[in-house]
Amino acid sequence: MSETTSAPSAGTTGDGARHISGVAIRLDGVTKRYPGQDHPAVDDVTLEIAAGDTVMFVGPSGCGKTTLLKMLNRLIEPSSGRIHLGDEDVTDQDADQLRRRIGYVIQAGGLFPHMTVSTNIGLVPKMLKWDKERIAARVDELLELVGLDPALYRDRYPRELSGGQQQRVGVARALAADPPVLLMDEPFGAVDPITRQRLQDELLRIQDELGKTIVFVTHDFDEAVKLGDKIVIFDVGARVVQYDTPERILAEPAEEYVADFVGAGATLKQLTLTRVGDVELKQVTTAAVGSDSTQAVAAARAAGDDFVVVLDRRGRPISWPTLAELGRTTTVPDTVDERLPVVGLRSTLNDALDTMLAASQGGVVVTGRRDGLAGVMAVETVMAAIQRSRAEVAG
Ligand SMILES: Nc1ncnc2c1ncn2[C@@H]1O[C@H](COP(=O)(O)OP(=O)(O)OP(=O)(O)O)[C@@H](O)[C@H]1O
Repeated sequence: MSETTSAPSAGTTGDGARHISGVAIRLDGVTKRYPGQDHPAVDDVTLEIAAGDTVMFVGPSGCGKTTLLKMLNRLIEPSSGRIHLGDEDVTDQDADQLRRRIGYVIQAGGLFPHMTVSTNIGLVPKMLKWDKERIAARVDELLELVGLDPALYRDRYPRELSGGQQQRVGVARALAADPPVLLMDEPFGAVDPITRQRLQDELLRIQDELGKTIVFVTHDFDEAVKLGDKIVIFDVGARVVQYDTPERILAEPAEEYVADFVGAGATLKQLTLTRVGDVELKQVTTAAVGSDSTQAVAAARAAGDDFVVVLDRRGRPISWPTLAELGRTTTVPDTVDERLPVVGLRSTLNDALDTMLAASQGGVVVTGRRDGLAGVMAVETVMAAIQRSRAEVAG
């Protein structure tokens, strides 16, 4: 049997101990042979994933990533080998039971079109025979968690949602019964780049809060670098070529194969490692919806700001009017600026630049916990930070 492949656990990032609700996953010599195939699709894979880690599966098409993922929740039966969740061997556990402990998110959300958002999200709790009130409360809590207003969305049908919103509901549904493990199979593959970036940011935020164990299949190496505590690079037969942190894979590809896969731009990809939260943000004047406009304008003038960030009743930024625009109102309006460029603290500098370009704006609003305002960042700050990291990479 092959040696156990594992990597040191993610530990904590920055501000102290992280809450972890996930459990470890251990694969022991797991193999899948499809009938009629000469070679196993997954050949004797031994792998350990630490509790609370987000581990990204990447590798060429057909190398067995999806097969391996689906063996974890037994949508595909392994031909041999053992699978453990925490201390428990679940290889022979009833597949339905198992799936209640493992959330599953696929491309385009995989929602049932004839069911409302709340029915979709409540499916597993209903199977678990929760009472109606508990399910309704859980649905609302999850919609909040994934950034959708329950009052607006709970009774809609999937066709009445954008691709990004469907994907959010897909994540909410997977989290419904609070499973310790989340499997994600190219969940953001079908949405446009800016929506994809927002969904990635949301996932990072949710994961900071929940600390699940997440296994995530992607074709996008930048996505793997951004989201992963670890990345597994597979070759044919799901052979583990390298299993390490994004930083180490970029800095020291284990084999020429990995270097090729990561691409010639590896040094530049280091830039995707720099997060918005690593850069000093500018603090600006804020005004609550419904407060006095004249006062807000005066405060901004005194601080030398030429715009004000308007916060809704929960402290979330919704617009950033100039002083001239605000001066034309008496109370601070509650109009949501749909084009407001927003990124999270865990977004990469590349994301921030993309968001500015997409909105044709010279800056972005940055949000932190529960979408509250963390500051703003000007395009000059991003460019300066990119130049600094470029100089560091060049040595
Ligand atoms: N149901 C099946 N029956 C027979 N062969 C299969 C079946 N599903 C997958 N395979 C084969 O198993 C191998 C691994 O497929 P798998 O879908 O796991 O790879 P993958 O790495 O996820 O690919 P992709 O990135 O293209 O989704 C491939 O050679 C594929 O053709």
